[in-house]
Amino acid sequence: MAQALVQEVYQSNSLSSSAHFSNSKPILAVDDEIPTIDYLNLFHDDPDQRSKVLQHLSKACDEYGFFYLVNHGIPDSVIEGTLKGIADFFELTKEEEKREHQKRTTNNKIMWDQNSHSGENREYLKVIAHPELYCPNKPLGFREALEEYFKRFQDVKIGLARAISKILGFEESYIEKALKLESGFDVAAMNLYPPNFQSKGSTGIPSHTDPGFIVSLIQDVNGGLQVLSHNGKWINVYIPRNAFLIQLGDHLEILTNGKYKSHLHHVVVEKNKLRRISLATLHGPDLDTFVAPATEFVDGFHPPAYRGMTYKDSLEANGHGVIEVQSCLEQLRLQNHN
Ligand SMILES: O=C(O)CCC(=O)C(=O)O
Ligand SMILES: [Fe+2]
Repeated sequence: MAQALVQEVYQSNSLSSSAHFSNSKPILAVDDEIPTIDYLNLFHDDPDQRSKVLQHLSKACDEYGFFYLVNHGIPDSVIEGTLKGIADFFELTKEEEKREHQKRTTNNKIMWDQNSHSGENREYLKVIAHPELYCPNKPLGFREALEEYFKRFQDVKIGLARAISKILGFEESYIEKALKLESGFDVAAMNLYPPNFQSKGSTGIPSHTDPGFIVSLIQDVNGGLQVLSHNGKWINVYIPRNAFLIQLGDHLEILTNGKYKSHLHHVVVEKNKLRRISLATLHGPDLDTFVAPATEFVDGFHPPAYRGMTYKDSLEANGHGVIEVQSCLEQLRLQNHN
């Protein structure tokens, strides 16, 4: 019901159960429900209310690894202003100015590209968002919009780290300290997907997981993002208006020794009637922090399932610069683990 309403609100890209091709295999995606977490209620004064929402969060993290976050306190105007700033960047920036950010160097702070993997249909701008924001100077107002958005989201990031620490049974600063989130390395990926009549295939972005603690995602219209759930089904994502999709990242999976999982997701564009813009921010540990399965998650029955590495080394493990925030979870997984 809620999903039907959301679809109506967006009046846009049709996404009901659909077969499509990814990695040349047909995949059926379904409209199963995704848990919704009320952020402010995670900190409710009434302990009963609080514990109800914390339990809900616990189930969402244990089973799904992703959830919608509503009532997060970031005004609609900030989210809408950010998406407008991103749309303006893609529309107003001259091709040659974009291309200045296309060159790969070892320490890019800003990167722009188009269809950089085979079969991909997207234009993107990636910027380092934290501890310091890097951003193209134009168009007017773009930097200010991003600055406001990332400043506001820092509180939500820390709030989620505290709530997740609690549901894991630790003191609330546990994750903040383990991943040194105050100086965490966050990269914002701004994506523009063409409508189907302009795309050269069905895939917007191929299946992948993302490094880091969590990923926060906003979008202008629904269309094409699908996540692989714990029960093996691809689920169509319909984010309620001005809410976030939160996905658990690879480094939370590593820290919890696989208790929490980073889930595969991809974007299909074949049915999109409209172009779509998304902003996926990968909130990572401090670059120099060594992340390995924490001792609390390791015992005789649960041997370490991943090799430890600093966040920086893990981002560079595929031979790319840190700004590309590529997952290397499969390289870190210990083969003898069952
Ligand atoms: O655009 C989307 O919905 C997903 C983007 C994404 O997964 C990414 O940038 O890592
Ligand atoms: Fe992603």
